[in-house]
Amino acid sequence: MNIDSSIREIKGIGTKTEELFRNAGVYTVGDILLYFPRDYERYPKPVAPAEAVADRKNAIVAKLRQKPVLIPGSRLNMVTAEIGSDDLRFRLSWFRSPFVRSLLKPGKTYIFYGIVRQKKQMFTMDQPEIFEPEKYEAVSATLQPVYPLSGGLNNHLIQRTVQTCLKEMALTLEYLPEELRTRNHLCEYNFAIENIHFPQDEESCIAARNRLVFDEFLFFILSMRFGREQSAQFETDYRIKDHDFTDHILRKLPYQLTDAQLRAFEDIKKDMKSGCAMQRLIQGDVGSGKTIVAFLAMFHAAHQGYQAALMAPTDVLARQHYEKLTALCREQHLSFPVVLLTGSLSARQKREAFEMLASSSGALIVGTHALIQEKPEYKNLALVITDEQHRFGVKQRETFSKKGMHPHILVMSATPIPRTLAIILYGDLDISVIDQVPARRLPIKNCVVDTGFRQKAYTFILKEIQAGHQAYVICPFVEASETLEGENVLDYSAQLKQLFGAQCTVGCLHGKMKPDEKNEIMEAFLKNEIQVLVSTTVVEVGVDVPNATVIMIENAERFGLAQLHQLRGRVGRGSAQSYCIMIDGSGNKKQNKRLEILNKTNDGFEIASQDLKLRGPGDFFGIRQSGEFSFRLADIFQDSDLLKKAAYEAGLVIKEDHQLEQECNFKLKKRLEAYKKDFSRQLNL
Ligand SMILES: Nc1ncnc2c1ncn2[C@@H]1O[C@H](COP(=O)(O)OP(=O)(O)OP(=O)(O)O)[C@@H](O)[C@H]1O
Repeated sequence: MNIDSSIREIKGIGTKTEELFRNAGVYTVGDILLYFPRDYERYPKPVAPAEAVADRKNAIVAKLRQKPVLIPGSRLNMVTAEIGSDDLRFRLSWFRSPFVRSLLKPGKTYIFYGIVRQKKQMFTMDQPEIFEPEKYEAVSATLQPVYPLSGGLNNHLIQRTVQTCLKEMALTLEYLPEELRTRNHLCEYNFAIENIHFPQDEESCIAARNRLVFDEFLFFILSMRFGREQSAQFETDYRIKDHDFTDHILRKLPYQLTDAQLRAFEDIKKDMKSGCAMQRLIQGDVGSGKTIVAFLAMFHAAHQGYQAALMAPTDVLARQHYEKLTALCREQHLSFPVVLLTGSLSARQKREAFEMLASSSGALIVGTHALIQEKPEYKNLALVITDEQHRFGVKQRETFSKKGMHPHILVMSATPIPRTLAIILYGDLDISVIDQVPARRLPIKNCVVDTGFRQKAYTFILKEIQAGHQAYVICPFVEASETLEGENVLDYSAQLKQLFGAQCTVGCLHGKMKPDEKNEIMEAFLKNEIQVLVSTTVVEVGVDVPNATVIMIENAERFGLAQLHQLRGRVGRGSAQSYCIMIDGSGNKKQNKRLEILNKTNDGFEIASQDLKLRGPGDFFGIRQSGEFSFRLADIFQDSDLLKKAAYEAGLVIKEDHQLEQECNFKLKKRLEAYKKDFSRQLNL
């Protein structure tokens, strides 16, 4: 077995489990080794059934009363067992795990670990982990990995699989040159992989994480620098002369652009007339007004007969941009063709879109990565704008270069990063910063409260709705989970519907819905046909409904502060006073302190740096600040020192061995290629 072997070769993995892993993007042994825990936990001291606390994870030590039974006819092959006493009954259930029947012996004492729920007179635990007391003692002495779970995978299964791989594979995976590794005080790769999954102690865990974070940064920077070499400073035929067409648009807008917006637009115009392909990043905090700058750039190109495309990370956002552009053209009597291309269009709609792209001069094009993934032919595509997600931009530039096209490229980002880091991470782009928010915006009023405040919050939301406004309610999960504590969109929206009755319409939105359904809900929210939208973080990036004035975030403690800042940025986008209610479901003082940071400032950069100061050395993983770069482990804020080191080393490697051809860099080169491939796969490219 080696890292390229299929996971089917791992002992104990059959077709069904293989399918579960595949759904989570795990195909090979290498993939499973890189399927890192999202956190660690220490198992708590076991308690007797009478001391269990409902709605929390408990380790309960108890004698099994009878032999477990398989519930006949249950679709999920449910096995149940009982512990406790006649006065205090606990029912334990396992799904799809018939083997539990032969595992558990009546009369024997076990420790069951999982979330306890109370249903009337009965306590229940779904899918608890089972331990014999001696085993539990050993396990609770060490840090246990907690893996990200998706569809059907459970923590125990992942742990077992990783353990098998580590045991059966002789790991000889080191690829960093020895000198580089020791110079940066990095542990060996094998040690890192073993200890990131099963740390010997906290120190080893930190050493392992540091090594892997360094590698992530190194590969990111190396692949970007090689990328730049391929696309460096292309001359372009799309030389867009100065003209004043956009001034007419600006005059008819209902607001004036801020100086920062105007400066960014000037930078863009200068680049587009230079004769070299623009490669520029517009960085601006949430709600700073990046979209209109992007639209102006599109009009600037389209007026000269060139096509301009805006590529959004999600279908919902693409549609939102499309609607806005269409409305702007209608209001200002502009006759540019506006084309939408997303994966969710019907075959006929796609065909029509392709025809337009191939034939329409001056078209304004909006889409998702269908714009590069499928086969559209463009007619003089002079400008490509990517909304968020920088890495998307790197790959996309390569795709266009391969087709022999060198359009101007504009990338937009709301991640507030200091300039030194921005230069490393966006090393291949020039940067314009929109560092002002539109005037006449009232600062958002915030509060951090516990779940006891909910009723008041609902009354407040209804009052806002009666005043004609709308509200978001954010929950961390889509549906109820056997293992995760926190609110979920499906149950929550059903409860709110019941509670609010005819007073308003409640809608729900989450990532598991089909694109069409999502679009329908978003459109209804935009038209104020839905007043309360209960949603997961799918609304986090870029959704713009200025009439929404309240955002209530359940289990706010589960989100990174930067993510909360993005979520909060969904309100306060119009002239009305807006409110952000963060419900802290943790009952933990430290969390509360973290959330208080958001109370004090609306400045994204300040928030990120304050969050860091609050983290203690035991916070191995913290909560990721930004998903924009989609690193597995690394966090650009928390790990900025490692980022700088990796940038320095990447610079040296490239300077000394441009093509990575020296023997000491062979393994590194091979690994870099695998990284790039893996990356393309993640992005579906
Ligand atoms: N100069 C301005 N004055 C007043 N309102 C503005 C101005 N510029 C943009 N807006 C409005 O502010 C809202 C937010 O703008 P926009 O959606 O462009 O923000 P953004 O920077 O893209 O934010 P996000 O990062 O959250 O997507 C929009 O409703 C937009 O119409």
